[in-house]
Parts: sequence; C-alpha cells; structure tokens
Amino acid sequence: MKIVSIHEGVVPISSSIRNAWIDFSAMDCSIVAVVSDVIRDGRPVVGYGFNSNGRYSAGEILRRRVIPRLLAAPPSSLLTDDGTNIDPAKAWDVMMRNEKPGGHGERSVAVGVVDMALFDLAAKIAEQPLYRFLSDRYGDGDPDTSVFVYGAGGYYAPGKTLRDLQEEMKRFVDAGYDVVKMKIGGAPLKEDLERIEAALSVLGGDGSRLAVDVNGRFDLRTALEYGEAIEPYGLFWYEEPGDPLDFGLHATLSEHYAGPMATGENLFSLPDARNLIRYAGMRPDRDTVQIDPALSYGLVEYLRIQDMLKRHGWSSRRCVPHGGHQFSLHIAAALKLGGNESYPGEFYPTGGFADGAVVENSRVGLTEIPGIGFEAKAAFYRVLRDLHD
Ligand SMILES: O=C([O-])CC(=O)C(=O)O
Ligand SMILES: [Mg+2]
Repeated sequence: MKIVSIHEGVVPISSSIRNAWIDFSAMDCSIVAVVSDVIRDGRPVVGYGFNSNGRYSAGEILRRRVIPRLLAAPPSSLLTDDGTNIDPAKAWDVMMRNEKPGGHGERSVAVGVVDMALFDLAAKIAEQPLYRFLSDRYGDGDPDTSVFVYGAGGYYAPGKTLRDLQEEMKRFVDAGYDVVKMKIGGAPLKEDLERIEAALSVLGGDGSRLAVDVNGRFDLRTALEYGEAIEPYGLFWYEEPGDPLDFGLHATLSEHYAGPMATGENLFSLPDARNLIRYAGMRPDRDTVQIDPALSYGLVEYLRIQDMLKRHGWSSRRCVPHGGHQFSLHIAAALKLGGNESYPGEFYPTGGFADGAVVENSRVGLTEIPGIGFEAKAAFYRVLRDLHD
C-alpha cells in the first residue's frame, strides 16, 4: 500500500467564551486527510486528523515541512515490516527529519494532526476500531470498553450570570456527567469563590465533583492564595495553576495545597513531560497528567511519554488527556488511562464523541467502526470529506 495524497485545511472553532488567559474569538484548527491506495467498497481508505483545540491551525508547517517530507519518502519506508500497513512510528521519524530538539511550539501540533490521521488510516486498513487496534499492539489486548469522562465548560462569557453557570453545570449533570469543570482565575478571587459556590450548589455541595481550571494564569503568590481559599472545598482537582513550564511554581504549590492538582495540556513533548515529573512536585497518588496527544507530536510521542511515566512509578490511570476528542477516547480505553476530557457544549464541529454517544455515570463507550470513528460524527465528517472529495 501507499499514501496517494495528503490534504490539509482549516476549520473555525471560534466562540465568545473566555478562560483566564485567552478568548476563543479567532480559534481555529488544522484538519488533515491522508488518502491511501487501498480500496474498500469502491472507495479509497482515508485517515483523518485534527489538532484538538487551544492551539491555532498549523498549516504553514504542514504545507512546507511535514507533508512534503511524507510524500517525498519512499513509500516502503512508511510501512510496517510486512508491508501491509502504514507504520505511524516510521512516518514520525520522516516527519521530524532535520528538526532540532526543543522549542516545540506549533510543530508538535502539525505532527500531531498527521499522526492522528495515520493512526486512523492504519486502524481502518486493519479493519479495527482504533482502541482495539491500539490495545492489540501497545496495550494488553484487553481494552477498557468505556472511559471515565468529565464535563468541561464553565467558561467566562459576556453577560454570563451565576444562574447561567448553574444551568450549564446542571445540563452537564443531566447529560450523565458526575464530575464537571469550570474556569477560575479570570475574575477576582471573591467573585470566583461565588462562582465556585454557585456551581457546587448544583452538585449537592460535593466538592469532589468539581474541578477548577486556571489556564496557567497565576503567579506563585496568587496560586497559593487561591489554593488556601479553595482547599476546604475538597475539589476534584486544581488545574494548571501557573505557567505550564514553571515547574518550580508547581512544586512549591504542591507543598502547600494538599488536594489533587492536574496539569500538562500545554506540554508538548517527552522531554517536557519528563521535566514535569522530575521537577514539578507532581504526586503520583493524587495528581493528573493532562498531555493531549493531538497537540504533542501525536500518539507515537504519547507512547514514549507513557513509558517514561511507568519508569517513574506512575500509573497510566493518572493520565486524563485534555481536548475532549475521539482520538484520546480510544487511547484512554486502549492504554487504560484514567479518563478523558469532554466538552458537552463547546468546540463544534470538531470536539466531542460520536453522534448519539451516551454518557452514563460519567462513562462513555466507544465506536466499533474501523478507525477513530469520525464517520459516526456526521457534521464533522462532512467537513473532513470535503477536504479530498
Ligand atoms: O480553555 C481551554 O483552553 C481548554 C482547557 O484548558 C481545558 O480543556 O482544560
Ligand atoms: Mg485546562
């Protein structure tokens, strides 16, 4: 088999929401289609990918470096040893040829989106849903058949009242989520505490059902001040309190804040993940690593990160990827992660799971069609298909 063509485009995922650091008024996302010469039911088998959310489209890097390298490589150099399927790990080496280490930035996004498409393609060629394909090759062959998901939202938005926040959280609970997440750090502490208490009131006052996300906004003093104020609530986690690369801040905070913390959605590589584990005071008995494979050089790199975590004594169950997408859902089931994010109300049309996916007791099942299952997500699939049809 070989790759016939690779198509790249951009979809807007803009909205009026705001976290403590950015608004999403111009947010967009790269999409990719990798067309193979394998024909099923009269049509070529195509793998699709997109770059999650939170980082802008990376078209320039895709068009000028990543895609030309793949298309210029001898087709056989991208295949498994028996030549029957694409090997995403070999493709990864080709995509990263002549790239210096460090400074990962948008490059990890460009490689991540193609990596997702290559895994979608490989699982389709193997005629397996991605979670079974991955479990057979990288897991124990006995994947989880449902995955813990929490409902993320609780953004700031123009004119949004406490009542609106409560109704949003109630919608999540009614949709089957036991745990929900809201933004903090984009308003003064007193106002954020009112927002937290408003959200808690729809969760029966149970702090262990509410996560809060700072999106990296705080300096150490503010992170400590908020930590002291929110600790009595016993929250599900306190997320990304400081700059994602300020491991010293995180380590100091972890000496003072006893509750669970989560971070990692803005760490994009194995070396960054290793530094987090080495230097950030992360506690393997309660903290969560949120690295999003789509933003961080794809699953090939994420497998290396899993290996590193294991060697540092971390369970895969302490990983809950950022992004709320189908790719990480399959990865979570196959590698037995702790769960996956979900955005019940944001990031249309890319985010979310298959149409009709049902969340029950904060768990969701997987699609059984070959690949990631974009074909079971009608509105997004139309956009992806238009890339190459
Ligand atoms: O607001 C965002 O960029 C998304 C985010 O942090 C999350 O999902 O945890
Ligand atoms: Mg976050």
